[in-house]
Amino acid sequence: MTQPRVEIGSQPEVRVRAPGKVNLGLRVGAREPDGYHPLVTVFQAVSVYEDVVATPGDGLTLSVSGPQAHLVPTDETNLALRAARALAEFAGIDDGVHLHIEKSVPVAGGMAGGSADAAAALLACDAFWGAGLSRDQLHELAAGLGSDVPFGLVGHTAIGSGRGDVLTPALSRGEYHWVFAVRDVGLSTARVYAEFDALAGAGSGAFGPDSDLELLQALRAGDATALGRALRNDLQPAALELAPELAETLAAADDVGALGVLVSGSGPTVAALARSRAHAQVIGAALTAAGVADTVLTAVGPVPGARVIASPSP
Ligand SMILES: C[C@](O)(CO)[C@H](O)COP(=O)(O)OP(=O)(O)OC[C@H]1O[C@@H](n2ccc(N)nc2=O)[C@H](O)[C@@H]1O
Ligand SMILES: Nc1ncnc2c1ncn2[C@@H]1O[C@H](COP(=O)(O)OP(=O)(O)OP(=O)(O)O)[C@@H](O)[C@H]1O
Repeated sequence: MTQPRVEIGSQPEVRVRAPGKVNLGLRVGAREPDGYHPLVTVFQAVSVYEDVVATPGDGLTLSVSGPQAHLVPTDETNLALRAARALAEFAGIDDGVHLHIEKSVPVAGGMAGGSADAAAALLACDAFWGAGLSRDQLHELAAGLGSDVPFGLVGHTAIGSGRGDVLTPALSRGEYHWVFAVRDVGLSTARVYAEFDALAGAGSGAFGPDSDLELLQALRAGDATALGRALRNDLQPAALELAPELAETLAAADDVGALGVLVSGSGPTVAALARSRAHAQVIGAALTAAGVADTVLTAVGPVPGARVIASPSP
């Protein structure tokens, strides 16, 4: 588990890359007394990445770059710093580290960017400090930081249950091409779940371990058309209630022949499944032209979870 530090000049640096995600299926049960909702979800990790770079520092410090860096808190509420602190406490380490986040995943977009940062920070600090935590120990720390963080470690395709943090790998064949229509204004995850509660009965009514059989079958067969038909997100009505303009984005992607289209996680990012890389470009151009997104990203999935990158970028 312990990874060597890469020496750049005299500076040791550990760079970890972690993916964003899309929930291909997201079935939400009724709110429980602890305030959380039981889920059955199928996660796919996609090629929109966060890089977290650990370098020597006094105490635990953080910087962020990327087009939406100004939206990210750099105080102790930042999930990457919370991850570093949790690992240091767990492993009894009192060394410092500076973490730099190179952000590409939309902030508060429903693609788990903050969770990817936390997963990447856990792995980066583990390698940087030579802590040597096991996968299980990292997973336990990850689950304590947020429901989506364990999937950031694992990546690929996985079924999430519990709060979304209990993961089972799922078989998936082939590569899927995505277009993500990003809005500048984020949606708070807690607010979307609260709206889900307010719209009581908005769930699929099919909550349970067998809810996504068609979806899992499509993934096993590598059948993008069947996958497009099986995409499902119980949080979508709540996200649409809070951000009605998303209906236009969904319709625009549908109009240009997306195989399937849905709100990603808690939104407001809209994910459209394309037939091919070229088709993804066509859908992206159409969404931009229709003015129904502030930024359009294209990506493929599934991709691996957080991993140390051998050669640091220049
Ligand atoms: C919408 C998803 O992205 C789908 O994967 C996740 O469920 C959200 O995961 P996350 O952002 O890591 O969420 P957390 O940081 O654990 O929780 C944020 C808030 O979302 C709500 N929450 C989250 C997960 C869950 N299973 N039920 C919930 O009700 C709770 O109000 C919680 O206070
Ligand atoms: N490292 C971080 N990156 C981004 N946001 C962070 C980070 N740490 C804390 N936050 C806070 O968390 C909020 C949600 O961030 P994030 O980008 O993870 O949302 P999300 O992608 O919608 O999450 P999810 O899909 O897991 O619900 C942000 O608005 C911000 O205030």
